[in-house]
Amino acid sequence: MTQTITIRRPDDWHVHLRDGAMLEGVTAFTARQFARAIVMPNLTPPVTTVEAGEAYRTRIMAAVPEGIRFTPLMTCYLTDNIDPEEVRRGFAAGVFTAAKLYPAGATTNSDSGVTGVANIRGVLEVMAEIGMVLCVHGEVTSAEIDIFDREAVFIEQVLAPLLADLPDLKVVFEHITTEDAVRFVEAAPANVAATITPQHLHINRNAMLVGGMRPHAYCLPVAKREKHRLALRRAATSGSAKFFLGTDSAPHTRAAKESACGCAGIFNAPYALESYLAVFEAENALDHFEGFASLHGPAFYGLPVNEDMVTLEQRECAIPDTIAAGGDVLVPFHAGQTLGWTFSG
Ligand SMILES: NC(=O)N[C@@H](CC(=O)O)C(=O)O
Ligand SMILES: [Zn+2]
Ligand SMILES: [Zn+2]
Repeated sequence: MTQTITIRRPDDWHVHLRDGAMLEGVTAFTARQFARAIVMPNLTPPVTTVEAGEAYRTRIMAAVPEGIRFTPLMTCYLTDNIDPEEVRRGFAAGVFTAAKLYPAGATTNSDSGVTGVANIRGVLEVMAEIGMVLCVHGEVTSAEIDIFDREAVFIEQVLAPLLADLPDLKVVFEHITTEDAVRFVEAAPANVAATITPQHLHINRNAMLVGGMRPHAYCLPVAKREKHRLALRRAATSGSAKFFLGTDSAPHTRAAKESACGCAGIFNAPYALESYLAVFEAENALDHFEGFASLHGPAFYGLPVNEDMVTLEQRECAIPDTIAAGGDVLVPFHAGQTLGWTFSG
């Protein structure tokens, strides 16, 4: 008998679906495994108005294959001069589920991001008042800070002071990559949580740099030392409701990745659950998989859990070298490898 695991259908609390042909090419992968997803607003131009959020949601829905139920949860990209009332209106109208803080220059399409949190104090105050979640790309951007230290320094210089100033603000510290972030979130009150990607559970920085430069292991925040990966694995599989699934699937074409200045982002949507489950199995924590994948996220966001179930079978899953999407070629996470579980729907 094949071993199976059945859990409530998961949600992805951080994903990049892009736009245009890429959106049409990648949305089905996320919609196949997840009921809902927090969709990142870092398009060009970014999603900064209720109207743009609604229009983007419509384009996403048009890219969902017939017969599949999928709900995109939209986010508003915060800029230095965002109007707090626009964010309030978008939340009240059910268009925006969360707002996103990109420190200017921190990552892909973050040029219009925030240059100092003091500039968005007004909107953050409104968000704390209405109970709207702030999603945070937690890295400082100053040239003098080493890229491997940027998350830890962000905690000290930005996140801790922000939460001291607005203790009721609901914050998701996204795609955490360090033991420092794990500790910070564990010690924080219940209004602070974190998402963890599959790649940061599987790889450390060696994967990027040993035996050649491997652009498909490059994403932001960059993978750190092994001790950080181990801390992330402990956090994700601990059963703590403060940690939940957010793939940060971030497709860039193979050409854009394999370049003299390669883009940051790992495309992990097609086998996301298989990838996470490998970690829970290796950590002997299969009983905590459903919490991480399907329960903790809705609880934090104050949303109902999904009613339907999904099953994964303990059967080899061969990950292809490439995946065609939007008229382009993408290299998925785990390309060419075999995982031990297969999503069967
Ligand atoms: N994670 C990444 O490496 N890239 C993301 C941006 C982000 O989430 O920081 C992207 O949009 O490509
Ligand atoms: Zn990010
Ligand atoms: Zn992201």
